[in-house]
Amino acid sequence: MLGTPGRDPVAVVGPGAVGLAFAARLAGQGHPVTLCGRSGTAPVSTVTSSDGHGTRTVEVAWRGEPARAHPFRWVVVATKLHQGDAARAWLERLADGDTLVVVAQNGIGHRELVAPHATHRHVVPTLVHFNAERHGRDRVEIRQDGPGLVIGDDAAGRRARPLLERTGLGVHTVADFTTAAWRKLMVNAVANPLTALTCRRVEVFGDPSVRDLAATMLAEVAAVGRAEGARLPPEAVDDVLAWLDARPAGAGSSMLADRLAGRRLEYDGLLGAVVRGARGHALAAPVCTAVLALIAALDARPVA
Ligand SMILES: NC(=O)C1=CN([C@@H]2O[C@H](COP(=O)(O)OP(=O)(O)OC[C@H]3O[C@@H](n4cnc5c(N)ncnc54)[C@H](OP(=O)(O)O)[C@@H]3O)[C@@H](O)[C@H]2O)C=CC1
Ligand SMILES: CC(C)(CO)C(=O)C(=O)O
Repeated sequence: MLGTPGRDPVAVVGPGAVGLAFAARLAGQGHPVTLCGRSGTAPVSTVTSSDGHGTRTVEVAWRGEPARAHPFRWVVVATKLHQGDAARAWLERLADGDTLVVVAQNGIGHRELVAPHATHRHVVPTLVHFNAERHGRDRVEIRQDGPGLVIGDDAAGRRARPLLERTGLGVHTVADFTTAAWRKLMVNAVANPLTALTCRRVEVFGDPSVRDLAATMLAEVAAVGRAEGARLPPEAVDDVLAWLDARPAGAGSSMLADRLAGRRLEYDGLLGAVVRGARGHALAAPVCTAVLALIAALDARPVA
């Protein structure tokens, strides 16, 4: 049986921007946190986080090899979607029948990612609405301008809520997680590739032609979302554009950050999922399909 989180140890798989934010906040509340990182990389023993309230450094433990890991009651998975094999290799060792797995990722396939290592009852799909930017390997800057963490109103979500509240990031429970996930996917399937392709921050959506392109893509994404059961009214397109307009100056996207850092791009689980969904429902999504081809080509190998 899962109890209340107390000061239970927590394993964080994927010590990137989001993983470090969880680690910093939970270790700051007295939870022993173990970062589970890529093998062969230097261990991280402290995490320094800054936000609107100041800067704080906490101690964490490090594991670089799944083979040496043991089960934890709480696991937070914060790898990128294309790093699913890595997450599963860790879960094979970190998860047992009692483990609750918080999957803090963009996209819509949170449960599929962790199957078969955690059953439906033990998975908490979590939408991340704060912005985290990693500086070096052990520093993270947290910008909060949204609802924080969004989870579903189910048994696993209710069990995880006390732990997630300890992060101080804000936890919102929604009855209709499918719609919440597709609303977030509308942003990520459009804003992430268009900022990465243009190498411009969200101010790019002020250009009339880019705005038209974004609006067309958003309408295509919304149509697929509706076919998948999300309740997305026609105004959802304008809502997303208005949300982008309201981003603070200089806001970018995780995909733009990855392009600038020369890392792989997280496109397959975002725009790729939309295009696959469109095909599955026999819906036309020509503009999303074209942008997907460009972003996939960009990811394949940039000119040296
Ligand atoms: N950053 C943000 O503000 C937001 C991010 N998200 C979503 O959250 C998720 C995480 O994003 P983000 O934190 O930005 O991504 P990052 O790329 O910063 O972090 C991913 C982490 O996973 C690690 N990793 C890769 N392979 C392995 C492995 N084999 N074992 C263990 N760790 C591994 C990476 O290691 P290494 O450091 O060695 O590369 C990296 O630390 C994504 O789905 C993203 O879309 C959602 C909203 C906002
Ligand atoms: C919402 C947005 C675009 C900003 O953090 C995001 O989720 C990302 O960068 O991936």
